[in-house]
Amino acid sequence: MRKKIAAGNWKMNKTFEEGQILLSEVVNMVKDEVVNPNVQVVICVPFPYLSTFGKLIDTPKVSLGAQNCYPKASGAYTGEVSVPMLKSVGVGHVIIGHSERRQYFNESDAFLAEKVDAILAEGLTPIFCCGETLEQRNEGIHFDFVCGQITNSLFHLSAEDLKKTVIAYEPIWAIGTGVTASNDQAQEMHKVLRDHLASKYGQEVADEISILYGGSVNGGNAQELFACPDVDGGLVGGASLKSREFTNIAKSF
Ligand SMILES: O=C(CO)COP(=O)(O)O
Repeated sequence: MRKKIAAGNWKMNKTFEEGQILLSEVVNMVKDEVVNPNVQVVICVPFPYLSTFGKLIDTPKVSLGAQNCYPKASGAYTGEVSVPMLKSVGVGHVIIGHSERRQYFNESDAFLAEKVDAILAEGLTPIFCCGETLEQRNEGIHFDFVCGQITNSLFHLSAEDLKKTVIAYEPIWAIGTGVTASNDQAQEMHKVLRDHLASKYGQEVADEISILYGGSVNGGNAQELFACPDVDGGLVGGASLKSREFTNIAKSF
């Protein structure tokens, strides 16, 4: 059975001290309260906090996540952070291809394919983000566009490696806007993506891939979204900055 995942993406928020408090609260709530045992909670914090914050996590229910990586293992790449570095401080999951990185840092599908390889080579789990703009949806090219992102960045993988990859569908128009995709819109896209994976890897492999939804997920809508058959959890931005709300989301399966 594929894993259910509640992942928080703090983005560029919280000071070190604020983050320590937030993470400790989430870890304690997840340990103390009833969270479905098939749910993996992932907290993706800013790079400078990873090393220290990893030590605050004392339960396998919570995994430490990074928000980006560079695909080379080491070398003269000033300002970048490699996957072996992330692994050495206890990171388990790495977000790549977030629309903010594609938009502000011009990250291409080909570059993201390199990042996926680098993450898998170290035995970490990539959370590969994809999603369309509102214009693309209005033009009716959203399915083709998002399937294309997956083809370009993931279809070089072996079935074994694909099974270790998590996909996060994040429609750009729903990120940080308060406008969530409807349950039907989320389910429809997730099914299209799973069918796309099945067309290359077969249904059995496609059925093992966790596909998360991201875009204005909150404590009020998570349960309905996660009840959709092809929605395996959420990648949560704003609501992951509040411990009570994020834990409630993790309990919405
Ligand atoms: O981009 C997101 C998570 O990666 C979603 O952000 P919001 O939950 O703030 O809409």
